[in-house]
Amino acid sequence: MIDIRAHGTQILSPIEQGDYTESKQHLPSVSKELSRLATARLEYEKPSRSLLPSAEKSYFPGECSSMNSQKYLAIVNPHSGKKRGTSVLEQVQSALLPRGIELDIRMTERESHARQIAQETCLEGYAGICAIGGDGTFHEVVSGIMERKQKLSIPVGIIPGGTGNDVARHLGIKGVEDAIGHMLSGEVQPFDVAKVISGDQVDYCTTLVGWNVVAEVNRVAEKLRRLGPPRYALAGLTQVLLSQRRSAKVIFDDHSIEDDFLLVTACNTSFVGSGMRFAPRARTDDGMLDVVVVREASRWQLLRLFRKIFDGSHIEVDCVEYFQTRSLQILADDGQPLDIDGEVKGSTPFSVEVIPAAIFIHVDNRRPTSV
Ligand SMILES: Nc1ncnc2c1ncn2[C@@H]1O[C@H](COP(=O)(O)OP(=O)(O)OP(=O)(O)O)[C@@H](O)[C@H]1O
Repeated sequence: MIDIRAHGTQILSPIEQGDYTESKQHLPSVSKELSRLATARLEYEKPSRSLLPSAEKSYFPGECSSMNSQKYLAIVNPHSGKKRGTSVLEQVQSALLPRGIELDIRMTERESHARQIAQETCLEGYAGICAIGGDGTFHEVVSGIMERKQKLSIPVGIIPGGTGNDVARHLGIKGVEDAIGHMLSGEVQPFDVAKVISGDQVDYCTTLVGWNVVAEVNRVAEKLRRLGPPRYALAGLTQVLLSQRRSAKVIFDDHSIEDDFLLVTACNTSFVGSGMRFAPRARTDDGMLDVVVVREASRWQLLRLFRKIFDGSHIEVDCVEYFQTRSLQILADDGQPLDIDGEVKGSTPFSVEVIPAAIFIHVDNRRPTSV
């Protein structure tokens, strides 16, 4: 566990000492080192780097690994992104078909259907899964994958067809065309998933698990759904002004804090809530969750924090603590709601733990990024 603020001396670079401005200058070398480590791990785990267009082998040993096919299972949410899922599918199909890549299309018909398809479909003969939709669709696809009996042996391509598309944004996937390019490269990268246990419920998280203010923001944002992505900003602003502290014991890998908190949010991706750079140092291939904690803050501090949330510089605000941990538990009064990947579900007390490299996704790190 790395407590970036409180134990800055453990770490050598200014990133871990909480100097965000200076950390930007050091970021390239740190991310270079991290990506070297990730690549080293990847090369150890996968025998082949290139799948498309000349797939011959499985990436990984495991279930359903006959991979001579150029067929992807496409799980498409026609409802996502103000119902643009179908037109995104057409764009993907017209780019892939001429390159000999066939899509076996499954349109989702209701909530949780993507999860069911990803969990139940036999993947024999598929070269990969292609998730077309927003973060909710990706959450469902990944949850279904995690519920399969055996570890997934094929990669997942992410086509951002939703409204917020925070996972794609985090990965530097700039749009549908760019996502197709990432898939066609055949390159894959590990992607961590977090397992959330609340009572007898098990769920999976790809972006964030939030408690207190963050769950309240989502609850209010859901009511404002027809406003599109600005609903999070609007809900965030109102909750900043109305928020209440709640007492809890927050347990990290190797220490705990018992106090009253405004928010505790564990992030897998750097972006959440339709473009808020809430956990600017988060990576999806480091086996860690980035936890943003606010115990106490004046309304003025909260407003300042809120203004800075979109570029990630809110972590400079005095009241913000930033930790990295593999696991997190929140022990609080029973029944306080959680936000898991943008949905209000689960409740306190709960625990969350990272499953490093739980899946592999199509991301080509050589493509230029613009986030
Ligand atoms: N056929 C369908 N009709 C109605 N809702 C559906 C259907 N298929 C899936 N859904 C639900 O649509 C919800 C929204 O999907 P998704 O999150 O992909 O799009 P979005 O909200 O536009 O994007 P983002 O989450 O990136 O902002 C999901 O929670 C999913 O359960």
